[in-house]
Amino acid sequence: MQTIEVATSSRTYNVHIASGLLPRVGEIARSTAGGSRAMVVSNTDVAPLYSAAVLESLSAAGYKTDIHVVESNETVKNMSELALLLEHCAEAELTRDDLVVALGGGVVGDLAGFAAATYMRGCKLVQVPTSLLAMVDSSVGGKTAVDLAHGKNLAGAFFQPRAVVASVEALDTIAPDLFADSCGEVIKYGVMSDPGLFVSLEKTPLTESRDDHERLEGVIARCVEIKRDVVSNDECERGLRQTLNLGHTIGHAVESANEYRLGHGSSVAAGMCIMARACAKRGWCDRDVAHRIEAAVAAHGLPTSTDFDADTLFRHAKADKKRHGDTMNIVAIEAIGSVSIKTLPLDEFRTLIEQGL
Ligand SMILES: NC(=O)c1ccc[n+]([C@@H]2O[C@H](COP(=O)([O-])OP(=O)(O)OC[C@H]3O[C@@H](n4cnc5c(N)ncnc54)[C@H](O)[C@@H]3O)[C@@H](O)[C@H]2O)c1
Ligand SMILES: O=C(O)C(=O)C[C@@H](O)[C@H](O)[C@H](O)COP(=O)(O)O
Ligand SMILES: [Zn+2]
Repeated sequence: MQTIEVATSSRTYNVHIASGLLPRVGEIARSTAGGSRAMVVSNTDVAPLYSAAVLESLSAAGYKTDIHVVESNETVKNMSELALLLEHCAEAELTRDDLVVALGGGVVGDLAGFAAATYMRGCKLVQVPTSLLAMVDSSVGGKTAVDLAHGKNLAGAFFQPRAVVASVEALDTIAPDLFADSCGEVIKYGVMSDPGLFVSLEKTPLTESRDDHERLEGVIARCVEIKRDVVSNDECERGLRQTLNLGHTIGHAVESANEYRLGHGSSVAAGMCIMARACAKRGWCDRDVAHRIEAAVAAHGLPTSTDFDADTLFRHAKADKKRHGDTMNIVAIEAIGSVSIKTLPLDEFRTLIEQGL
């Protein structure tokens, strides 16, 4: 088992990565979070597969358990679903000492995390990620959110979990297209800060070796280490943390323009390629860098662009949280493994999108 400590200004916790960890969720929750009641939040895909093992382990660790199951798509990340979940927590008589256990992909993690952040102004949260994206990214670092009609993740909180339990064998039941979608964020980590990781993905796409649990465990651990190094320096995204948003300003625009029918990882992959082409055109990185990113994205079966035009993407991207008044902070690509934050006036940001398409 790999255990990675994440020390942020608000909380320190461990991310456990190994196969066969689901029966240990109760014991890990008991030793890190305490409490007497646990609300497991899951979805209609994941609950039938894994909730029994998790509920059993929580009961064995002395918790009175309940489960809240949502539909399995991005549209449940909304205020009404949040309200239903909060009411269920109250109905189950959870107190501040008790815990919400997010069992699922990033959608469940973000929704359950925001519920834990707001229930009684904050109870306890344990993340049990079951998608690759959730293991490498969303379960770590404390961003929780729901979407608003105006855009992605527009209501949320920074709220760190007490523990993250990534049980790698759970990835075996993911459909091929959903596994590929998650790889968008893994490629992001390589482009952002790890040329070695990027080269390994170029050589053998993760989609071609998904049965290799040893490789998966190593890749998950490496991504978590990269995220740990960022969020331990900048928990609330004042500066450095913006780099984790590589590909996201345009990616979120692609995602919401598609009404969330295109997955988050695929949208981020397209956003990263658009940004890479724009950066190459402006001379901020070599053309070869953009070509390598496009090739790695395509090799994972992910889109390198979108059919939406610059005006449509710009309209959606204006809701980004890296906007400050009439400027937008963007994550520019300088080389494989190196990015920087640049501030652009909004009209120049629109031109940049056009250059990248
Ligand atoms: N908080 C953060 O830092 C952060 C980081 C990245 C992404 N996100 C958010 O995460 C979400 C995307 O997460 P995602 O890609 O995990 O999507 P998801 O949660 O929708 O999961 C993808 C699909 O896989 C299914 N699934 C998950 N685990 C499974 C398993 N083990 N077996 C079978 N099916 C399984 C789900 O039911 C779903 O249909 C987006 O809302 C994105 O905004 C948040
Ligand atoms: O943890 C972060 O910081 C990230 O930006 C990780 C992203 O992969 C993730 O999609 C995040 O939810 C995006 O955040 P947002 O602030 O752009 O909504
Ligand atoms: Zn993301």
